[in-house]
Amino acid sequence: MFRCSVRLIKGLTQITWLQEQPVLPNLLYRRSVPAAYLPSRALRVTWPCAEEVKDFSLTNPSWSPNMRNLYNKYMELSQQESWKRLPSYNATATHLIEQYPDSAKPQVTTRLFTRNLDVEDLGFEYVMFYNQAEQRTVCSFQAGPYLESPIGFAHGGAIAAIVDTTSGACTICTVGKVKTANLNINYRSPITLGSTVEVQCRVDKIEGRKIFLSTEIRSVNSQVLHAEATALFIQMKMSE
Ligand SMILES: CCCCCCCCCCCC(=O)SCCNC(=O)CCNC(=O)[C@H](O)C(C)(C)COP(=O)(O)OP(=O)(O)OC[C@H]1O[C@@H](n2cnc3c(N)ncnc32)[C@H](O)[C@@H]1OP(=O)(O)O
Repeated sequence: MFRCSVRLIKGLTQITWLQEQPVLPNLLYRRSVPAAYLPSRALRVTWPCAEEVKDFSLTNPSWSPNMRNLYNKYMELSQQESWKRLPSYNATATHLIEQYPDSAKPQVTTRLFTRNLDVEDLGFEYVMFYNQAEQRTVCSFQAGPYLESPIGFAHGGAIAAIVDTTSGACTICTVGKVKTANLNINYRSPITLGSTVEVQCRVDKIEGRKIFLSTEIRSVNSQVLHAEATALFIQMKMSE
């Protein structure tokens, strides 16, 4: 009961931070919910209780020392600079939970692709931090063994997913709701399964509803460039 209360309070604190961000109201305060966000009737219906609303971007025992070091580094920067850790839930709807009155809460059965495993360590382990002043996001990413493609190395699609997620989060924090229109990736050096890499993403320019970003994935000592990418996101119209 005590643990449940602590988690709930932590979760609410983080949601409160999200609500304070001037760029997020478009995402968080929508009154009507697009049908695409709601689960199919055919799916099993559950609503997470406080115990189940887990923030996946907090440290867990599967994190490598490099993963922890990056986490600690940006948590420290969060004390002094404009970096903020982004809470991460396993469903998009859970990120939007606060906007609903209790009676209208959607029943969440869908899963965010990069958070679709319940077991720690096997898939995507990551934590993202956003710097509002610089419009950039950094993601510490540990590629688990279920992301394999070449033996011992991460799948290119998994790498694309983490680029999309990091640049998507950066764009959402900057302008609100968006969709990916274009993603270009050059894979420069394979990512060993189990290793931790740093994904650095920044907004390059904004032209109307078009947001252009660039991303680099590097080893934690910055010496190895694993991938570089550019992305175009389109801001959703107010009616969407
Ligand atoms: C804290 C959070 C944690 C949670 C963090 C989690 C973050 C995850 C983020 C993941 C996001 C996704 O994966 S989204 C899923 C993958 N993406 C999709 O499924 C999108 C599918 N495509 C679409 O729905 C649509 O094509 C849109 C929305 C992209 C654009 O449609 P639209 O809104 O009608 O806009 P449209 O008029 O066509 O285009 C607007 C302008 O953009 C240009 N434009 C449009 N598409 C392109 C394109 N591919 N390449 C170049 N330019 C383009 C047009 O020429 C136009 O320029 P001009 O004439 O104005 O100059």
